[in-house]
Amino acid sequence: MTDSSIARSQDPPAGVAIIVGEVLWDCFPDRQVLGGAPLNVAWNLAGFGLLPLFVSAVGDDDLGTEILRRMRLWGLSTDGVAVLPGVSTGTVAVTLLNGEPQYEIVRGVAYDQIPVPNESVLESVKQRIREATQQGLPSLLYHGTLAYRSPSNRETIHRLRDHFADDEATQLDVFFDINVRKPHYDVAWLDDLMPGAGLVKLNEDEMSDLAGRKLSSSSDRRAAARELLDKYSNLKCLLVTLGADGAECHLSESSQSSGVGDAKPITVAAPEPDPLIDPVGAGDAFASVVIAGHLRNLPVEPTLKRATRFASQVCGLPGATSDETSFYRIDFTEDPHRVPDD
Ligand SMILES: OC[C@H]1O[C@](O)(CO)[C@@H](O)[C@@H]1O
Repeated sequence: MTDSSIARSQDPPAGVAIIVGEVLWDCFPDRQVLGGAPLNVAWNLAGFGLLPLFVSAVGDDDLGTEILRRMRLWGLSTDGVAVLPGVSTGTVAVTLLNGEPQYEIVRGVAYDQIPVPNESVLESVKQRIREATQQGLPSLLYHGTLAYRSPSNRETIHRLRDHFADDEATQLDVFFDINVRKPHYDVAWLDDLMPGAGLVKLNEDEMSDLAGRKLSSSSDRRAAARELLDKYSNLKCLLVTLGADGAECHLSESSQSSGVGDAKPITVAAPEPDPLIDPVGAGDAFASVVIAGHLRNLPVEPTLKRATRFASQVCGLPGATSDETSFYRIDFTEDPHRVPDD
């Protein structure tokens, strides 16, 4: 890292992100890279000049110590990361099969026992959220499904959701990144986690799981999106990633500027990655830019274009993260009404 990742003064003000879940080492045949979707998102947000609270756990081993060291160097707070004695830090063996990552995810590791951070950490982030709310800036709590595999994390995630999302005095949405990593997933968890979620990111297979039927065309997806938006009263936005075909965003009636319930989804293309090293972390990259735009109240379409563009750039990294600050220089200050070119 070559310079500070603390918020740059020209950046528009932003709400607060609380990111909960796994931190681990992605072990490729030739190198180890920091990973875990929530860590990747928190890392990217810090790179964009935001100050997320990352809630996770590492072991008191060399791998855990190195994670904490790297987070501090990057300007990412470790206040929400527990160090658990006698437990191993998370690791994943990553291989590429026809260019697609295959993950062998070790079970029973430190991030399977994430405690709720202590009162003073929770109170100080709540204070920041209140201040953001007073300025009209939304905040957000992000989680996925991998960390949800352990019963104790289920409790932590629900406690954090209740603690932050049920506070009437603050504007905070839950961002649920379904991000299935089979076999560490149970479709029944969707029934636990969809109610209360405001923004949901999912791919086409995950959307079929959620809809309870195979969705094979864009009109199928559109019909399913309307059903889901009707079914879940908190749901404002379904973000569907379509791989090389880009992404689409279905908004609830109240979130659409037109206010017309049956509006078409906003669709954006994905620039072809150049170079293409591996797609590990591309979905996390997309989520990160969407979150940064949301926390800054930026309009949806240009944010989505920035998001697919950044996801393509991450495909040019080995693994999901970089420690070069220049990699994270996205101009969120460019005229928000000007849609960036594809
Ligand atoms: O979180 C599970 C896995 O998914 C990734 O985040 C990529 O999206 C990897 O870094 C990690 O091994």
